This record gives sequence, C-alpha cells and structure tokens, in this order.
Amino acid sequence: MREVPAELITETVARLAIEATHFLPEDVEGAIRAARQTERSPLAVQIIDEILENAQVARERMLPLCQDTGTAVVILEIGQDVHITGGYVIDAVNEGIRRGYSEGYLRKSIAARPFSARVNTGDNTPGVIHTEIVPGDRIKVMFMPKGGGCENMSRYQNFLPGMGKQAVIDFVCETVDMSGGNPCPPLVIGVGVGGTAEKAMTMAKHALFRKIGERSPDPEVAELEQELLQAVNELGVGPQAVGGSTTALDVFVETYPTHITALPVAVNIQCHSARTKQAVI
Ligand SMILES: O=C(O)C[C@H](O)C(=O)O
Repeated sequence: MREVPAELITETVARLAIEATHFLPEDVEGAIRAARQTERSPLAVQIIDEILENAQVARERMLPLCQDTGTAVVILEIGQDVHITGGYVIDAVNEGIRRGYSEGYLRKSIAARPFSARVNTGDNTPGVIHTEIVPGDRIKVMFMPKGGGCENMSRYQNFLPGMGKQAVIDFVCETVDMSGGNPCPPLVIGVGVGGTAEKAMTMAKHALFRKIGERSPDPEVAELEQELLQAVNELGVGPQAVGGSTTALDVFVETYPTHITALPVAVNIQCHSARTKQAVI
C-alpha cells in the first residue's frame, strides 16, 4: 500500500487549476494552427487568428484564456493500492480548487443553489468530482475548468438500437448545428455511446481529456470519430459561428456495453479554449 498525503492532492489540484486556465494545450493550439491552413473563409481565418493571439497573450502575460474559468471538473483515477492519509479526498480536492481559484485570481462562477438564492459560493467550490478505482499505486488527477456556454449545450437521447451509427451522427450534427455560436467553436466534441444515461454522459466528458488526433483503439469507433468530424465540419458553422469549414477540431467517442433495448447517446462539448490538465502523483 502506497501512502499519498491529502495535502499533495490539494497542491496538485491548485496547480492544475492555474495551469489549465492560462495555457492552451499544445495539441489544441496545433490543431487550430492547422485549421488556419485549410480554412477558406477570410472571416473565419480572422477569428482563428484572434483565438491564436488570445492564447499567446494569456501565456505571455499570465492571464486566463477566458473570463469564464468554469466549473472545476476533477476526475481522480485512484490506484487500488493507494492509501490517502491526513484527510478526506473530496475535501482535499475542494481545498485545491479553493486555493487555485484564489491564488490564480480566477473568476468564481458557482451558485450555491440552483433555484432561489443563487449566491456565489465565493471560492468556486464545490467542484464536480468523479472518482474511479483503477489498478496500481498512483493517482491520476484530471482537471477541466468547464465553461458554462459549452456545457449548457450538452445533450442526451436514447435511440432505438436498430438506428445504429447514423442516429449518433445525426444527433451530434443536430446538437452542433442548434448550438451555433453558444459553445464558442471551433469545438472539441465528446460523445458517449452505451451504458445508461449517466454512464453515457460521464463517458462524453471523459473523452474530452484525449489529445487531438488520438483515435479510439476500437477500429469501428475510430472510423465513426472520423465520420463525425467530417460531418460536423461540413455543417459550415465555422469559428464563432461566422461560417467556415472549421467547426470542430476533433470528435472523441467512448462506448460501453448497453441494454438490449437501448442506444444511449450523450454529447458534451468543449469550446476552442479546450482546457484540460493532468498529473500523476
Ligand atoms: O460565463 C461566462 O463568462 C460566459 C459563458 O462561458 C458563455 O459562453 O456564455
């Protein structure tokens, strides 16, 4: 059994919160640069240039990529041979969020209650925290400051099993088309297919941690990802919905066995500031 102090989890979350909100991942920036070469709409190219300049300014002046520093979504993959000492793991993560958002001067965006008295909690807690038990004696900390505009475009639907892959393609395209400029394209799109309703949405979110260009190990799913990317980019929504061929940078699909009566499909969208950061402790 390997001991991991709760304080190390707190420090890691705080660091990842600051890094994720300031530095656009290299693979995302690279994909945006590549899209600039193929984009034919001059207005779309202008938007792409502004997105690239924004990333450069954020990096050089240590400013957040976006005013919306998001809901702090944290996935912990906890090795079954780890013993967390000195505190409760969920409290440790929330303390990391509190520290990161305070020390990084990041906007706090969490309302304490969903209906009346939507008072800001003041420190961006509580985070949305998922824990998974995995083999080994390490903890992978995955941090995503998830913007409100793109998260609000999430959708779920259960299809008839016989509707197959075409139902997934049509649903993803409909979702992106309906969303227009709200999720700030060019997008990274996570899709969860199978399981149950909550499993499908969790897979859609988890998929957004993949690097641009990283295909599913399942050849059928990898082919679907490529079909989806092409179909979404043929919609013509374009960067910030001004029109163009760059609507998405990538589409990632995760699948899971499902009930014989079901074809659950969930879509979770990332904006062009596709901010994620991970560390293993
Ligand atoms: O919360 C915000 O600052 C804006 C939000 O991310 C949005 O896209 O509408």
